[in-house]
Amino acid sequence: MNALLEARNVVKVFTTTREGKTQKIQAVRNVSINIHPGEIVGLVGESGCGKSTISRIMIGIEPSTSGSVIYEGKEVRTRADWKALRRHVQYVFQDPFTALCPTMRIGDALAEPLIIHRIGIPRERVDRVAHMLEMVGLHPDMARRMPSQLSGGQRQRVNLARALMLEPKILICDEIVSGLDVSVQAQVLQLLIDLQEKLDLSLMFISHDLRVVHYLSSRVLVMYLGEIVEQGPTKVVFDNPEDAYTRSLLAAIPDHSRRSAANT
Ligand SMILES: Nc1ncnc2c1ncn2[C@@H]1O[C@H](COP(=O)(O)OP(=O)(O)OP(=O)(O)O)[C@@H](O)[C@H]1O
Repeated sequence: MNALLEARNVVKVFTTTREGKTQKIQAVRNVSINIHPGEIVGLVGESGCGKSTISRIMIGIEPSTSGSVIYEGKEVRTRADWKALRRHVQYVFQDPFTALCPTMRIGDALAEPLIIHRIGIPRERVDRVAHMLEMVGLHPDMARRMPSQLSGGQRQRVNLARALMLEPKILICDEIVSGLDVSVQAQVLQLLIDLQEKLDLSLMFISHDLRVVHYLSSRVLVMYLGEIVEQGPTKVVFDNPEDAYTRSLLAAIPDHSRRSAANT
């Protein structure tokens, strides 16, 4: 099956200057990632390994140093290409508390992508906002509230609804449950699974938490120091990790190491 979205041989070097000294940081080293229609891909690795950078490059928020991004078989190059891609590939940010504008009502925040892309008339936008709120398990009256009146879980549901307003084909979810309580995390993950099935979405789910990735993803990519060190079907990678770094990540999960020890 052809990939819907692909990063091919992507390299990213950040150049920083501190106290007059220039430093180069190799954040992403020759990374290739494919996302196929309707699949959930998990991208795992410790903080600072380059997960956010590669995903930001894949939607054009961050330029790459070299390499390419391919959407539906065509290399994304021009400004118009990136604009078209951003309609179909949406990014859900890590922090539900800062992702929403604090002075904007929820309904206006949800309608904003439709206004930017000149979709629908005001009445239709109001209806679509109500529909999307229901889709993510919130009451349509929520549209009148301000972000400060919502819990973390409700805000993350609103962020998901906002990302879905333009009917994207792919959602890139960057650590979207890490700031939430464990019970709320489970609800948001279940919502994500329901939405993925209902809307036939492809998901790239980025997390440092292997348990979450195991629960959600059919395929997993393990990233370490800017490189993909292992990838494969989630069950295969979890049951039989080949890379030493993957093994050390898995050993850090208490239940997993007990299970592995019992199997040996
Ligand atoms: N704008 C930037 N300027 C300089 N260095 C950066 C910049 N953004 C990221 N980096 C560096 O690039 C490396 C990869 O960062 P990145 O945020 O992609 O990692 P991550 O795996 O997503 O981590 P986290 O889970 O903490 O967000 C890190 O060393 C980081 O400090």
